[in-house]
Amino acid sequence: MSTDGSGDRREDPPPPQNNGSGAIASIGGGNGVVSGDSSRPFVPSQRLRLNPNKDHKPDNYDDLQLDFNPSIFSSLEPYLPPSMLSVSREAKVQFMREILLRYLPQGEQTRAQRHREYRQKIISNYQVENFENWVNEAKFRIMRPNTMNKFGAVLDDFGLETMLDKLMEGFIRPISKVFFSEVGGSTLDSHHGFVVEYGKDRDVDLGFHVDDSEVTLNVCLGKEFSGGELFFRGTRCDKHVNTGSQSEEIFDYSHVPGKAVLHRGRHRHGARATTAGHRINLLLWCRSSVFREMKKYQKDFSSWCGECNREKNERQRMSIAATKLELLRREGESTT
Ligand SMILES: O=C(O)CCC(=O)C(=O)O
Ligand SMILES: [Fe+2]
Repeated sequence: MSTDGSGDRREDPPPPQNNGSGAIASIGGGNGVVSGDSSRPFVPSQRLRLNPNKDHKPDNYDDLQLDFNPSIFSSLEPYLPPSMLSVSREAKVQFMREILLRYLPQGEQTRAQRHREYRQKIISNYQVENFENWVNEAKFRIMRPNTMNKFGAVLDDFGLETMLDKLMEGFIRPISKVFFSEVGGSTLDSHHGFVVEYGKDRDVDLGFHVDDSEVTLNVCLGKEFSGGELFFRGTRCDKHVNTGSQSEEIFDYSHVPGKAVLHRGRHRHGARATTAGHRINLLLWCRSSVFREMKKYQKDFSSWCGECNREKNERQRMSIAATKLELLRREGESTT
């Protein structure tokens, strides 16, 4: 894992391995917490109450472009000192932000501050309809969605973060709870949303990789194109990311405009060349902090890693074979 100056967290590709399907890369994107002016000294009076005011009905902060999740502000509000409960929403936000910022490490505060200025610059400058033209004309250096795509844009940086968060909470999490609970599908709590573009003067294909997500939504927005098929080659944990694929893990999917695929982030995949036309896809990488934390203490991922599962079955097969052999040996002994 490495961090470049932009604060975009990426996983370095693992070393190449000849596994028939090519070495796998792992692509990551950043959607860290963005914060504001953290240089202001801490004022001791900026304290929250120990016990919340249970009768207080907090404001809703969903419509604001905030550097922390809006629900954090609603949850924190009943803990405000009594004099703060009746002030304007903006004043409450400012007060709570300053408290929240104290909990960010210094490096994160600087990174977050830069990211906030970056987003502000986009919001106040973006005028032309064609995104890539605008980037060229304005000579604006934008952060690309991940290390492998040279085109495309991070939607969270363009004011869509709250909307995409709602999409994840209201739509992707309920589905993932049913289909992907073993990889944290029911506890998805953050996302990285972006578009990717392929075709003439855009990216051509996308190499074999795993996403920096627990669950990925991939929606084909259009337009007309040939090629661009996704190829899937089995789900793997970190340790087994470069192992070969079993024949039953080989699965190809052709994008259809208006249709979407939902897959585990650790499901190894890539996109074939878009040979004609222009393809645009919307990606929402959904993450679960709970799943990531728990993963640190686990070694066996046989519930979702194809190779862990194969190894576990193999161990069971060997153990049954050894038991059978032992029983036969004992039977032989007792009859002689
Ligand atoms: O081009 C596609 O449809 C796949 C994109 C993808 O896998 C990714 O951005 O993680
Ligand atoms: Fe991907």
